[in-house]
Amino acid sequence: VASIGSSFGDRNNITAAKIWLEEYNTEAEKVRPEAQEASWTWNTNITDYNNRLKLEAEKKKSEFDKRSYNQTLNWDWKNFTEINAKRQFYKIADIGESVLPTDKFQQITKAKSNMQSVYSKARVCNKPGDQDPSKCYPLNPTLENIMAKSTDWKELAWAWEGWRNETGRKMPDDYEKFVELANEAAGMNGYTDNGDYWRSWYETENFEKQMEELFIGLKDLYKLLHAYARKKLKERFVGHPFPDSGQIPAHLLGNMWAQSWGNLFTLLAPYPGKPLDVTEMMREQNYTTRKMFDLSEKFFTDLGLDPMPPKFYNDSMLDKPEDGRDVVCHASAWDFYNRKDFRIKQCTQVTMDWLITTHHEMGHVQYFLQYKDQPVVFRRGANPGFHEAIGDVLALSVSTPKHLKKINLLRPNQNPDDEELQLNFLMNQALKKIAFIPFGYLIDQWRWKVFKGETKKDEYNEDWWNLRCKHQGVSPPVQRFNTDFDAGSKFHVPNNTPYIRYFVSYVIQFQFHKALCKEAGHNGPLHKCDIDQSTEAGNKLAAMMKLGSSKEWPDAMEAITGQRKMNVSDLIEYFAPLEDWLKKEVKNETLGWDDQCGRIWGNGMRTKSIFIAIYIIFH
Ligand SMILES: C[C@H](N[C@H](C(=O)O)[C@@H]1CCCN1C(=O)[C@@H](N)CC(=O)O)C(=O)N1CCC[C@H]1C(=O)O
Ligand SMILES: [Zn+2]
Repeated sequence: VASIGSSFGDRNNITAAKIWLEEYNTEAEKVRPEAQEASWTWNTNITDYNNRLKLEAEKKKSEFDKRSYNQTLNWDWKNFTEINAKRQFYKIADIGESVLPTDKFQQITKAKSNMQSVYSKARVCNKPGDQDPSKCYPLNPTLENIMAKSTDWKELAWAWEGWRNETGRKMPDDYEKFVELANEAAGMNGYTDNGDYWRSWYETENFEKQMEELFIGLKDLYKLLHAYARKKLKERFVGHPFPDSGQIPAHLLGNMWAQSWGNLFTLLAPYPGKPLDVTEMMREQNYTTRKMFDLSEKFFTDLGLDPMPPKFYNDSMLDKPEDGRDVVCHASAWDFYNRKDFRIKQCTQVTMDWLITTHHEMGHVQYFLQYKDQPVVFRRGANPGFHEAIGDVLALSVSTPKHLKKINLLRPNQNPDDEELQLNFLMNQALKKIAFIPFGYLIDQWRWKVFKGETKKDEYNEDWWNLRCKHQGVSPPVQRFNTDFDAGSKFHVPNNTPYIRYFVSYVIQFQFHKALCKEAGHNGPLHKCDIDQSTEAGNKLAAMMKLGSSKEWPDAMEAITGQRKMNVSDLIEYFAPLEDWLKKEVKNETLGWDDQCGRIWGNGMRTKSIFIAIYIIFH
């Protein structure tokens, strides 16, 4: 293959270059599946042996990437006039961490594996009230269920603090190593730091500024929801300390990271007498994991999109194994880059939350299927946010009372057009979509500063809580120290998955929803739209997904919405009826919070040693 370049000698011979691109794709469709398969084996059975195989396969892929990069130097591709070929070369040459010399590549892969292993194996013991203090509990399903259902402050604080002790606190050294090597790789690839590299995938001038403007556009809506939740939580936890600075203690919001407040629906529904208890309905109908997937797949195929390949169900891991092996339970979708193997790995529980997650992961697989005939380097989202939005767009339709009625997940005595039920539905959506906005925004605000070197290791936790207190308006329920590393308690940090993509997704999915609803001929309020069975909408979505990352994302945005920018106006339109209701509900409340969390609860970022020293002196 290398000879093609030299034999033609002419660095601008586009014909020869295209032959080389074909060769690259053929080889990439062998090397990548091997690396994915080894990663899958480890993710579905975490052992040292499988870890060694994974490292070996990743090393082999990095060597292929390095070789390919060197071969791109045979061509003057930056001056090619054929845009498609030029874009392929640009992406082939962008080899990320593979650029590191082998020993450093091994180090960064090892550091990541260590953190992923700690996160996925973590268990929390000493549960209050347990006879046997040595009994230990995993995040999925136990701690997740406690965070979702418990109203016992102490039990919630135990799960919240215990999870952080067993995950983040064990990662700072590996994380620091990862940051150092990721930045070194980014530098070798011509970026200022790893955050600069991650942001380059959006191909957008002043991307950080654009994100900040979108966030500012949504702040007022979030403050209304936050003030309402705080008011109701103070009633539920009367007598317990809420900081004077206005934040909500982070363990009270129904989720381990306070990123989705849907589990507070029974507390926060405007009309509690009209529940949306889909989970109960699923259980009464003996829903299985497979039935959840069949439901989701049918929504896709009724839009005229692709069914799952036959192998999909055989090869996927859709339930938590019961043979005691350690697995990475966190849900994910896998493209094996051979046009044949596509899988989902998740530890499904029969709940509405998990029905939504199932649609989310199935959205990824649908995207994989739609762009599978693109060159390998174009088998990505138009930008990472697009990939995150597909499943969620469909879930916006599935979640409507109208659709729930259609699939018999609405109580028979409930009328989907009842305005009070509709307001409950909007609240349910707000607790997932509006509540998420600051969280989706702040994770990479924190990481970009770490990659820039503005946040040193001994400031990791202080800066994390500065952002959580300032942007999300949540505070730690127990004292935090610089020996804690709470960012590491969130999957995507040890797993090194960028996060701004979810913030982007939560904005653009409402733009897509608006456009597809119009295509489907919907009239009336946006939140009542269900695009189910609209092949016109399906065709638009498919046409966009088929592009993969072969075009810059504004072209893909235009293919669906007819315009080329991200904006929050459709999200705000969707929630307008609820916004009016919230304004009335919180008119006597102080909206917002101080930038800093109150001293009482948790911004006393002292190293533990000072406290211990004081304790010794006075005792
Ligand atoms: C549950 C979901 N799991 C991720 C996802 O599906 O995005 C997994 C883990 C990280 C990447 N990933 C993938 O599957 C990728 N291979 C997809 C791709 O191909 O790009 C997740 O983490 N979510 C969903 C809502 C917000 C966020 C959260 O739960 O915080
Ligand atoms: Zn996703």
